[in-house]
Amino acid sequence: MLMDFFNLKNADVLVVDDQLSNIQLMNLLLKDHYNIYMARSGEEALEVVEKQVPDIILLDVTMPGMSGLEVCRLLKKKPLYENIPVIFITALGDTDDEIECWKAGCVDFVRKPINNYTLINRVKAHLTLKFQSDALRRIALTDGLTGVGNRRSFDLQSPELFEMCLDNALSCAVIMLDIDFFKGFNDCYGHLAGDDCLKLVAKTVEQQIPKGKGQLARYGGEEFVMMLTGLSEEKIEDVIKSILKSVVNLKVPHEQSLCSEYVTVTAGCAFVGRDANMPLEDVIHQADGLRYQAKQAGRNQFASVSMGS
Ligand SMILES: Nc1nc2c(ncn2[C@@H]2O[C@H](COP(=O)(O)OP(=O)(O)OP(=O)(O)O)[C@@H](O)[C@H]2O)c(=O)[nH]1
Repeated sequence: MLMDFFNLKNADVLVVDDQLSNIQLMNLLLKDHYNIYMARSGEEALEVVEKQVPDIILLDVTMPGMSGLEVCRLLKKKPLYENIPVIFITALGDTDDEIECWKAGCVDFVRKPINNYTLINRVKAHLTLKFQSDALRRIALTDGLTGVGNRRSFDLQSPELFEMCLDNALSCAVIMLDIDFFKGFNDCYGHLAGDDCLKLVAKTVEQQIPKGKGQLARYGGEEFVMMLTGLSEEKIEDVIKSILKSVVNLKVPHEQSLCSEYVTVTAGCAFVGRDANMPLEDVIHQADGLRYQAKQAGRNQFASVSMGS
């Protein structure tokens, strides 16, 4: 039942072992159920993971060069990979070896020589758990109405992203925006039409964000926020201009608006240069204040400031 619900057939399983015969056996047992990727060393395993993040890794402990324990420890340190379950496939059996495996961050073991039935069922059980926790994480971080990130996702991810920018001398910007005269829109067209408008605006704004440079989140009500990273101040202004333009171009009628016949948005942007050093709260506060300035200046526009070099 759960197998069908989560469609485990699409799961990507990485099998890592220096012995070809072990890889062949695991491939034979699992290939009809999942997509199998293979690696013959720890180094090769890391290369495969970088190209195609697997849903689970079956990892030999003892290999020449980088051991399975080292591979597992490295993966668990990286946010992108820390949630990949690792099952050690091992002939080692004493208590200290087992403790080292748990400490490295594995979720389970399968002993060599491999019991076929145990391998198949352990993989199925851990894939099901992985898919369930992925689904829960997605739900917990997604805004139910618009499908973009929710406030929790921004609050959780932005400090990490901001720190990464400061550490790597990358520029970033926080942009706050909201829909103009949205109370009037609801009053005029009804709450359900308001919901549709929020969905449409969120989708349109999201489409203007350059790929891999940031994510949109609903900050609350009709307010949205995004943190864009690694873009010049000029490029960020281009993105904001295209957001304003694309929303107007939706041509959603808004009789109650005092600034346009259509739905519009207003934005505030705080740009943080590569050598800047200030708390994220200050940056968010600046972006929010600038949004109010842009509102005062007539709406359907943005105001921005540069907070560092
Ligand atoms: N339809 C709908 N309306 C919402 C939702 N969340 C918040 N709102 C409405 O958004 C409106 C926000 O109103 P205000 O904060 O006064 O802002 P505004 O009317 O856009 O005024 P300005 O921001 O000054 O242009 C309120 O009427 C809320 O009820 C939602 O999920 N769906």
